[in-house]
Amino acid sequence: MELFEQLEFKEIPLYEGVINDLLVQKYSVVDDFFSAEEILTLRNSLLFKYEEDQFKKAAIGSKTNELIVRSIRGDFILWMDEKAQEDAEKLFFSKINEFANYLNKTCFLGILHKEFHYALYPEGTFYKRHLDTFQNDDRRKLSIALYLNEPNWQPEYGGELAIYLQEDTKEKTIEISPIQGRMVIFESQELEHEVKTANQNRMSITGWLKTR
Ligand SMILES: O=C(O)CCC(=O)C(=O)O
Ligand SMILES: [Fe+2]
Repeated sequence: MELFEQLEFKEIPLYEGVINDLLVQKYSVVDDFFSAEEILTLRNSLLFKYEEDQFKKAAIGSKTNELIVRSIRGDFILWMDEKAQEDAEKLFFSKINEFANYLNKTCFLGILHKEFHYALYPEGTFYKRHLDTFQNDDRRKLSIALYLNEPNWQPEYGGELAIYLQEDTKEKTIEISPIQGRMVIFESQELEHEVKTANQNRMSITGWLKTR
């Protein structure tokens, strides 16, 4: 059985590229993880659910008051349901599961769980510098953000994802523009990051691949 699986293993260059990036720099940026058509399906699903008022103000901890939350993060979120028999959820999770299985097979990452939500940052909002494990969830292994913004996202719209890298004793910041279809994957326990103020509604799917 195991031997069979090994023989049938097929290398996928896209995933190999991500793995290599993660090993070398702890983050990876890919613009073709999902096809243009799939991105449209996901974006339409987000827009539909947002217009139907299904999103809630994101929290940072159960007892934190609203004003403090708003000074840290301004996005609205809706958790995705893998079991929902909707096209968007089906296509999203089938690809993510394939990717997670590949990581488990090739890197022994031990991904057992996942959680993803749609997110919308209204104009003028941001998410201050943080580590994704701050909610005492050390099971978060990889963070993933997939951008579902309008086509032709302009530099003046802001909303960059800033990632802070430790280089020897110095800190280096890289800024990633949230252009439509782009996906960023990074090590949840390692990299502090921040969402810069968006000057236009900023839309995404964000989530985590988790261990145990
Ligand atoms: O949308 C992004 O670029 C990152 C979002 C984020 O850091 C988070 O939800 O924890
Ligand atoms: Fe984050």
